[in-house]
Amino acid sequence: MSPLSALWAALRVYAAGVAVVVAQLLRRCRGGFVEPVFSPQPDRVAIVTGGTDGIGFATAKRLARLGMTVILAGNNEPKAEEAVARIKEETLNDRVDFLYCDLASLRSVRCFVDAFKRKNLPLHVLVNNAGVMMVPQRRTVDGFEEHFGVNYLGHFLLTRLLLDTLVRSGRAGRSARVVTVSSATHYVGTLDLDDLQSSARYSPHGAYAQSKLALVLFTYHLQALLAAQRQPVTANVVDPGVVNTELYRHVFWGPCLRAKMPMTWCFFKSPDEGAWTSVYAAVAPELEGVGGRYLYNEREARSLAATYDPELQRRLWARSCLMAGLPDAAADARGAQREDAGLGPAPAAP
Ligand SMILES: NC(=O)c1ccc[n+]([C@@H]2O[C@H](COP(=O)([O-])OP(=O)(O)OC[C@H]3O[C@@H](n4cnc5c(N)ncnc54)[C@H](O)[C@@H]3O)[C@@H](O)[C@H]2O)c1
Repeated sequence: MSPLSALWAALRVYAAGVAVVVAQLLRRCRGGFVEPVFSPQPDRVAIVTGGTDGIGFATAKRLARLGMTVILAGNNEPKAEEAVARIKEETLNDRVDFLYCDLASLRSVRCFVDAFKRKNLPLHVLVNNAGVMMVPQRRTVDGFEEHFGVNYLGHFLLTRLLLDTLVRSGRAGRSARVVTVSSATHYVGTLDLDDLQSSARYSPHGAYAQSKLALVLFTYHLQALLAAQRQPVTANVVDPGVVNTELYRHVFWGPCLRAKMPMTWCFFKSPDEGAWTSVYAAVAPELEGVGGRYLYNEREARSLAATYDPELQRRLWARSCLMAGLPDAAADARGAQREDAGLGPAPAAP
């Protein structure tokens, strides 16, 4: 990518970030963010990817506080022990565990799903939260550009492999939920289906924004498939805002955040505040049976216009199946949709 294009991609991402930061500052001036309150959900089981740090940790802790059984999925084993211990201590909930899952390796994702399924637990909430941002140009174990591979494709495979368990665990009136964490940067992302790995033109900002855009498209298509089959599972996508976490470690001004500059709290959400929309999507009673929504500050918002294009969603889904080594039957559109969703043959007509 030419330096000029890279600069343009960076400016667009920063513009999106600044718009959110200004909105957050104004909100603070008007009284701040109000913590949502939910009733206990002790019979539910959740997986939170990237649950050892930042927004994921805060999400896992909040779900554990509601009494859920929570599995932290992540690639940071040294931190995991500490994270699990902290959540247990702070929530007095002993049903919190860690399972290794490196989203940069499709094999690791498969191993994680096998290990989870060996536990014979139901699954009511899957929070696709883990992510990397603005890392230098690198490849995953399987050769995918890192933002695309970790943020998007790893979660695509994870969700697909867990769908059968989610379907079995949900029921009418009490759906299982897939919650996927995107970002306001998706508004400035572009999806190049012919170069999803950003091989021809790489910019860390552009690659991050593309991965977050892909997650929105994926959620909407997944929801359409689930709704068409009347499955008791919903899929929504959330935007946490701009949150003070280690995600910014690769950004040039990241060290300022780490130095805990005074006034940071005015501009950034705390990890707890950043987790509220994910928790809302995971448990809010008013979202029962509701899917295909872009949620921001515990409300529905519009995502980028292009994300509502079913053809773009379908094409990305088909490419993703190929890349993740999953079936994508093209012969019959309806049959293909069922197989894409990993939901097996169509049920007999009532
Ligand atoms: N912090 C923000 O301002 C912000 C804004 C918008 C969206 N988000 C999104 O929120 C999510 C959480 O980010 P955060 O701010 O808490 O960042 P963070 O860096 O604190 O946490 C990211 C988590 O992802 C995990 N992770 C990274 N690579 C992984 C891999 N290969 N396999 C498994 N896990 C991996 C990390 O171990 C960590 O637990 C991300 O998807 C991010 O894109 C964050």
